[in-house]
Amino acid sequence: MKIIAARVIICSPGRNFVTLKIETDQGLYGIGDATLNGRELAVVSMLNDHMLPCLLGRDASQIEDIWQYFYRGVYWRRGPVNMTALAAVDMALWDIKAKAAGMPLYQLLGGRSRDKVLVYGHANGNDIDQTVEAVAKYRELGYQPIRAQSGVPGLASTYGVSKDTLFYEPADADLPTENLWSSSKYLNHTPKLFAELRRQFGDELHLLHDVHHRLTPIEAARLGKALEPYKLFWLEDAVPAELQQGFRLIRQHTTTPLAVGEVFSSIHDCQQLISEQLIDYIRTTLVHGGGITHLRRIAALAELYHVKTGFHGATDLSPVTMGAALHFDTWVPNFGIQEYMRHTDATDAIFPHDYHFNQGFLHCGESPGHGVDIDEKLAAKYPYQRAYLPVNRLEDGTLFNW
Ligand SMILES: O=C(O)[C@@H](O)[C@@H](O)[C@H](O)[C@H](O)CO
Ligand SMILES: [Mg+2]
Repeated sequence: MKIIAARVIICSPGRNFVTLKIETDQGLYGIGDATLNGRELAVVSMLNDHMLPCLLGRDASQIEDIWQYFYRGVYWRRGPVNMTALAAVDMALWDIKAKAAGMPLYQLLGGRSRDKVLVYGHANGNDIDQTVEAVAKYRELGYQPIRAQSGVPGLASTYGVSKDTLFYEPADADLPTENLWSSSKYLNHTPKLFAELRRQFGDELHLLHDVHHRLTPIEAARLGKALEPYKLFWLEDAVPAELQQGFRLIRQHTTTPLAVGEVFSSIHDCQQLISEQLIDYIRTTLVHGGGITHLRRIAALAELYHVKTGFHGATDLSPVTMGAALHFDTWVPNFGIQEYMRHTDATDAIFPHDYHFNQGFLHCGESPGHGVDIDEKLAAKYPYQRAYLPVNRLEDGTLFNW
């Protein structure tokens, strides 16, 4: 089955998405997500200028060989731009293979391991009371585990607090917005938020929290310890994770479960975190981690060390990633949880899909492939719009982690 065409489709129904469509001489086509938030056009160029010319004419069924061709063959291995472009090719090829087999993708991966995929939603507010209200609202919507973020007194804006309660979109401006940060204010405030959430909602509700890479290891250890009475499902991205052994220090001090990995692009970014059992959940998802072919390896390594998956699922992961990830989640033996932030109606219309949400769970569909398509005519009505993620400064002006 020969690849006869491959093209990149860029659209912006409120936020940018980059999508790859690969066509074969058998009339089958596959769709892959290539969205890298705030750096979209770098991936477009990687695909158009460098990868697609080498893809045309290849046998679409040789997924592994094509993956190796672009991983080893490029010489410059890894990195988010490279691995996102490779992920798009990989996802589209798995879509084609599953369509050719007449099977939903999870069947091709090894079949169903579970009936439905547990997801968590995002509740956020400017202060503790608003976050409590938002958690109550998410419970009404049927979510079971809920991530809770709140504004920090004395800081005008911070990560995870949006204007809209259903659709959180951090890439909010034509040039990066600037936020302010104080670790000491945050560290004093956050345990109060979770104390109040437990007081209001009791012990059964699963609560998650994202630190967004803002602490040092010893500060993360302090936070993990302070949050132990509130029994979090996980504490996410407590520190920037380039220094994998830095997690030893956090781990040594706290039993709060740790999740990390949404910015990782390969197994080498998490090899030590996993094999030393320094984390509990690995968050790298298909689009930024080289696709299904590579995520299978990460998940298999993680399984050996009791680490579960907890795929990233913010709005910048397009419905294509969400659809493919749900097939992966339905199969993968060491599944933990899936993040789920709703896409807007405009996005859902451009990407028709057969997955659906029901009472706290997502269900992948049964149609052949990963079940997500793109309406190219509709996509063309929403041209690319430059948008950046924010940057973050300390109160004295020092540039910090966003
Ligand atoms: O856990 C998450 O969902 C976040 O950390 C994301 O919102 C992240 O900030 C964006 O995906 C960045 O593109
Ligand atoms: Mg996160």
